[in-house]
Amino acid sequence: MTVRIGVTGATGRMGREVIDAVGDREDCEVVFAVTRDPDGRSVGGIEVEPDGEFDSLVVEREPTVVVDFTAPGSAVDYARSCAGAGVAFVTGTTGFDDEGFEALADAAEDVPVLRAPNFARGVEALVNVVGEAIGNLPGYDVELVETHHNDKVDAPSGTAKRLLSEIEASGDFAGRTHGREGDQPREAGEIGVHALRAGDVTGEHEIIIANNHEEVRLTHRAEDRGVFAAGAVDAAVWLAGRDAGLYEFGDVVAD
Ligand SMILES: NC(=O)C1=CN([C@@H]2O[C@H](COP(=O)(O)OP(=O)(O)OC[C@H]3O[C@@H](n4cnc5c(N)ncnc54)[C@H](OP(=O)(O)O)[C@@H]3O)[C@@H](O)[C@H]2O)C=CC1
Ligand SMILES: O=C(O)C1=N[C@H](C(=O)O)C[C@H](O)C1
Repeated sequence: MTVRIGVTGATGRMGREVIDAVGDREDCEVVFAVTRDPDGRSVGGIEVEPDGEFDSLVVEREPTVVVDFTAPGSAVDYARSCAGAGVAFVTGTTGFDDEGFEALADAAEDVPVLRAPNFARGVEALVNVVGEAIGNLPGYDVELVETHHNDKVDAPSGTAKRLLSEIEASGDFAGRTHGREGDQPREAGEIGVHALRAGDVTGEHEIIIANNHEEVRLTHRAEDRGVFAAGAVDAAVWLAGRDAGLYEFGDVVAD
């Protein structure tokens, strides 16, 4: 059965990639595309409609899944609407606060919701190996550096936060230090976190684990945004027809 996909943030960097990625597949189709201010634009031959029409489009076009890459506030609004309409929801949006995460969990009581800060399969692999590396190197200094394009709103990235949780769960650390300035020598057990913003960098994450004699660097570099879109569409197709609940991209990759 063809999975019917509604796309939010359709004119954004990721929304456009998602529409392209769906167009390359036979098992799904875009049934509507919305954004905050469409201004008569179309993407991949699909007319983009104002997101004020979201609720009525969900009723009229009967999507199986909505795929969202927008902003935390709008993502929560779309998730609530999907929960009310019985439509599955995939979001790659980052920058949620605790309230936002709770709202997604609430929606997941009624419909399947899949949230992932990064839909690249390589990042999923990195998340799986970083804990093991940290566990094998107790007492080593750990620094995380992420680099993104100059329009990125949130810092550190959602992926960086996911990696930091994994690192913290795998070793004994004193806390995170976000950047350094002035007289600020490294404290024992701190994790340095550095968010770089420059040009149109798609997304790079590097974990440096070092002592005075050796250094390990674990790096993921996304070459283009198509890799995120492909993962998000895989997730949407995988989520269609599942039970209500909160899912992760790792569930898709492991299946
Ligand atoms: N999970 C993953 O793999 C990835 C996640 N991301 C995340 O996805 C999100 C979007 O990134 P990106 O596509 O680069 O961003 P863009 O700024 O390029 O696009 C955002 C889109 O969302 C819309 N939008 C923004 N704010 C609102 C709002 N308040 N209400 C309704 N629509 C809104 C914009 O509409 P308009 O232009 O009409 O205002 C635009 O269409 C970010 O949180 C980013 O971190 C990004 C890449 C990969
Ligand atoms: O905003 C982006 O571009 C990206 N955001 C995600 C994040 O915050 O981790 C994923 C990816 O690195 C690109």
